[in-house]
Formats: sequence, structure tokens, C-alpha cells
Amino acid sequence: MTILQAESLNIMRSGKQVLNGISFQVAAGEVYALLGGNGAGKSTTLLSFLGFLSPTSGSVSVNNQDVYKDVASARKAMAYLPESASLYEHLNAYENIDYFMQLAGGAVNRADIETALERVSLAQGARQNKLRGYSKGMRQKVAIALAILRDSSILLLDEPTSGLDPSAIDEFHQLVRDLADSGKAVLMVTHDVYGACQVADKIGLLHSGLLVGEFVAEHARIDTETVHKAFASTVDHASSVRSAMLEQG
Ligand SMILES: Nc1ncnc2c1ncn2[C@@H]1O[C@H](COP(=O)(O)OP(=O)(O)OP(=O)(O)O)[C@@H](O)[C@H]1O
Repeated sequence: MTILQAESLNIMRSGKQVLNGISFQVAAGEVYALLGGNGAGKSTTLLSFLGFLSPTSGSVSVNNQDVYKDVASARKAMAYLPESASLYEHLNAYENIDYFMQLAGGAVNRADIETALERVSLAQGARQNKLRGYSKGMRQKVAIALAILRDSSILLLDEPTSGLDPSAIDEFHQLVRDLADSGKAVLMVTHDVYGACQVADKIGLLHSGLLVGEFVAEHARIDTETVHKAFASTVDHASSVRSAMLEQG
């Protein structure tokens, strides 16, 4: 069942075409990684799904509804995890979750919060501590616990593992995999070829606003070398275009 869909999506920002007719779909139970270098258009794609950048042509839809026909209901269906989770430093994990759940209009009890924190494996001893002492990985866990409690069936993740150490990355990918296996649709944007191959069912390779390749997992894995070569060729292409431009002054 298709949950997220971009259809011939074109977006202009400040008069410049930054997405050029990209199309892809994310189904329930699937992790889709949008992979690309700096400026490829990954965040623009997420912002468009989130209702912040309307297409110049084409469409984005969530649960088969055009996002821009009802932005509020599209946003309600999704949990968005920005590169750095915006949580309150002076509150502990329970208080943060309690506060944000109340803001979202859905109070939760302590036992439910405990279950969600258990699911994301936030260390028991850290839960009462204020977030100012947390690592990035621990903050991500609180943000994911919040998404679990909001019962969002769709997760949008922006560079979720940048700045995490290798074991936190593995743990995070395992958690994302478990969430997808429980039926959630996950769209994740990343620069990380290896991470994308580890966790994704599909990878879309984005370059200069174009989807230049799509890789689908066979036997539960996408071949890292194949994706790495394709990604490297976009980088080579970008640097040769840059050098040509420099030569032309
Ligand atoms: N606020 C903005 N106003 C105008 N153009 C923007 C704005 N933000 C980004 N862009 C342009 O849109 C294009 C795509 O940017 P985007 O941030 O979507 O790329 P990205 O793939 O997420 O890159 P990165 O990996 O560096 O975050 C780039 O050419 C960028 O210069």
C-alpha cells in the first residue's frame, strides 16, 4: 500500500529549479532512503512532503491525499525528525515527552512513556536526567519514542545518523528497521551510502534535483558497492561540471 508519493515533482526556490520532475513511492513497511550529495534536493523533498514548499508542478501525496489540498491533515499523519531533534534541554526525557504529547493534544501516562523509552532502548539511568547532558543519539531516541507514542504511521527522517558514533548508528538503524517491520512507512534522507544500504528497502539517488537511479533490496540487502559507484559517479559528474564552470570563469 503506497503511503508517500512524489509524482513528477518540480520545485523552484528563489527562482531556481531545485527538483526536476522526481517520482517515487514509499509503501507501508518500507524504508526509502533518498541519497544524494550537498544541494541535491533531499531536504527540499522532505519540506515539500511536510507542506512547506508547494510544487510548481507535479504533486506530493500522503495516504493518497494531495498534501497541498489539506496540509494540516498530512502533517498530522507524519512524524518528522529533523537533523537535530528540537527538545527542551531543561526537561528530562519523561517531561519532554509529556509536554510534547500534551501539545499534540494526546496525553499519555507514565507507563506508556516507559514502554516507548524501553522500545528505543534509552538507558534506564538516563531517563530522569535533563536533556542538556544527553548525546545526540540519546536525543534521537527520545524523539523516536515521541513518534511511537504519537502513533505516527509515517516517519520522515532528515540525516538521522549524522554525528552519531558507529554503534549508535547501528542501533538507530535497527530501530528504524523494527519500526518499518511493524508497518510504518519511513522516508529518510541521507549522505550515508553504507547506512542507506544497511537499512533501506529502496534507495533513490538524487543528483541536482533529478532522481538518477533507484536501487531495490534483493534478499533484504542493497549492494553497497553498486550504490557507492553510482553515488561516486554523480559526485564526479558534479565536480567536472564545477571545474568546467570555473574554467569558463
Ligand atoms: N532557503 C532556500 N532558498 C533558496 N534556495 C535554497 C534554499 N535552501 C536550499 N536551496 C537550494 O535548493 C537546492 C537543494 O537544496 P537542499 O537543501 O534540498 O539539498 P540537500 O540535498 O538537502 O543538501 P544537503 O545535503 O547539503 O543538506 C540547492 O541548490 C540549494 O542551494
